[in-house]
Amino acid sequence: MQIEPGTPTDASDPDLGPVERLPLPDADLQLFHQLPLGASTTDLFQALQAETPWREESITLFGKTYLQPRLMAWYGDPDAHYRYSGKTYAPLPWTNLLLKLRDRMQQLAEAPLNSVLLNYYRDGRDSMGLHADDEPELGPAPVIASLSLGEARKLYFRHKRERGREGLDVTLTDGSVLLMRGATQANWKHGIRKLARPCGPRINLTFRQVQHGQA
Ligand SMILES: O=C(O)CCC(=O)C(=O)O
Ligand SMILES: [Fe+2]
Repeated sequence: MQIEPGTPTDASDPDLGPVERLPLPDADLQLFHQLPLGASTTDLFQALQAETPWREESITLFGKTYLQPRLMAWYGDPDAHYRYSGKTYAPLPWTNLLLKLRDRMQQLAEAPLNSVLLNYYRDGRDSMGLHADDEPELGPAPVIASLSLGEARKLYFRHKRERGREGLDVTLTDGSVLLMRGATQANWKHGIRKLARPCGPRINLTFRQVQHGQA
C-alpha cells in the first residue's frame, strides 16, 4: 500500500494541520502532514544542517564494520544513554532549538520524550536499513515522534515475522510528523531506501523516551 502526499485526511485542527491514521494493522501510526512548528521548515532545516555536529558512525554486521550511509547526532537529557549496534552513545546537551521542537513533540504525543536521534540524508545515496526501534531501553511500547525536513523520502514498513503480510510505504514530506506508538515496533520494521534519481538533502529527527537505568 502507498500513502502519497495529499491523501484525504481524517480531520483538520488549525493547531495540528491535516492528520491521518495510517492503515497498518497491529501498529499505531498517525501522520501529521504539515504540523505547525512556529518557524518555517526552511529555517529549521538550515539551522539544524549548520549547527549539528554531524558524525559518520560505523556499524558492525557479521563481524564486518561499515560506515552508516548517512550522518547522525544524538541529543538528550544527560542520563538518556542510547545503545545502537553494540555501542553506547552519550547524548549531546539539548540546544534551545531542539528543546523547543522536543516540547512540541511531547505535546503532540502526550508522552515524555527525553532524547532525539538526528539523521542527515545528504542525497539519494543515503539510506537507513530495515530495523525496528525496539531496544529494551525504549520500553515495551515505544512512543516515537519523527519529524522530517527537506526532501521527501519514503519510509517503508515490513512485518517482522510474517513475510506474506502487506507492508506500507509512506511518503514523509517537509514538515510532516509521523507518530509511531503501541505495538508498531513490536510487529513492524521500517527503513529508508536509496534512490536512483537525484534527490536533495533531508533531515529526520526521531524523538524518543529512553528509560532510566536501562542502558
Ligand atoms: O529517516 C527516517 O524517516 C527514519 C528514521 C528512523 O527510522 C530512526 O531514526 O530510527
Ligand atoms: Fe527507526
